[in-house]
Amino acid sequence: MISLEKISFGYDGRTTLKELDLEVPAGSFHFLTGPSGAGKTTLLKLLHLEHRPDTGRIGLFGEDIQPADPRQRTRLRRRIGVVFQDFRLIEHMSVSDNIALPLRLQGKPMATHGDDVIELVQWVGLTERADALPRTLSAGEKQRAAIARAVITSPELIIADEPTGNIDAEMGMRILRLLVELNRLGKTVMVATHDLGLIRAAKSLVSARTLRLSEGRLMQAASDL
Ligand SMILES: Nc1ncnc2c1ncn2[C@@H]1O[C@H](COP(=O)(O)OP(=O)(O)OP(=O)(O)O)[C@@H](O)[C@H]1O
Repeated sequence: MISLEKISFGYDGRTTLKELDLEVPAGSFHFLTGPSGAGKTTLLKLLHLEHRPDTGRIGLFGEDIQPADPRQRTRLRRRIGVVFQDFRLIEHMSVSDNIALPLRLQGKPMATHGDDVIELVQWVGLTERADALPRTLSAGEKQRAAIARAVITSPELIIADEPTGNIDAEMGMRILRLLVELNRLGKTVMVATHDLGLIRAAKSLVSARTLRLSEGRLMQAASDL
């Protein structure tokens, strides 16, 4: 599903990621941990094809990424559901329209007010806020809307950066169960988090691998996490 070979990347001449190698099989569940500033978000952005590596090779969905081909990038990104820390909700669209947007981009406008959207809005506890604009939402509500939007099309790969960072423990477990359920349906899931409680809770539900990013390098996290 994901294959990184000797990926290096840095901002402004500083090296953030150093010659990373990673194989993520289809249908797996991975957590990514590591100290603040270690490069977790940077790595997820590389996987979402938002950054080009300085050196190395990225394979995604069995395709070699061609940095010079924007059409390939757009096509492959449509197969990924992402939740980034800045949420990236469209400000002039309601919560439910934001959540339904990926369906529209897939050419399914009729589905945007269908049962799937209503059910997912309910699952993330936003039924009362379905018609609200993003700027009127709390950070946790924005995060839940972003999660719902990331999974509405049931994408093959789900990438989430601190998806439970702004929400309470009970809602965090709900989101975790949603990701586990999608993984059971065969989706590949990669979650960056500082929340060791979330990782421990996940391990009773799913066979997840935990990677730790530190000083630009990736390693397997201690098994007693
Ligand atoms: N756009 C940017 N321009 C310059 N430096 C950046 C940029 N984005 C991130 N960095 C730097 O790259 C390093 C890695 O940042 P990144 O956000 O990937 O870390 P992180 O592990 O996700 O951190 P956190 O856990 O705090 O979210 C940090 O030193 C950060 O300051």
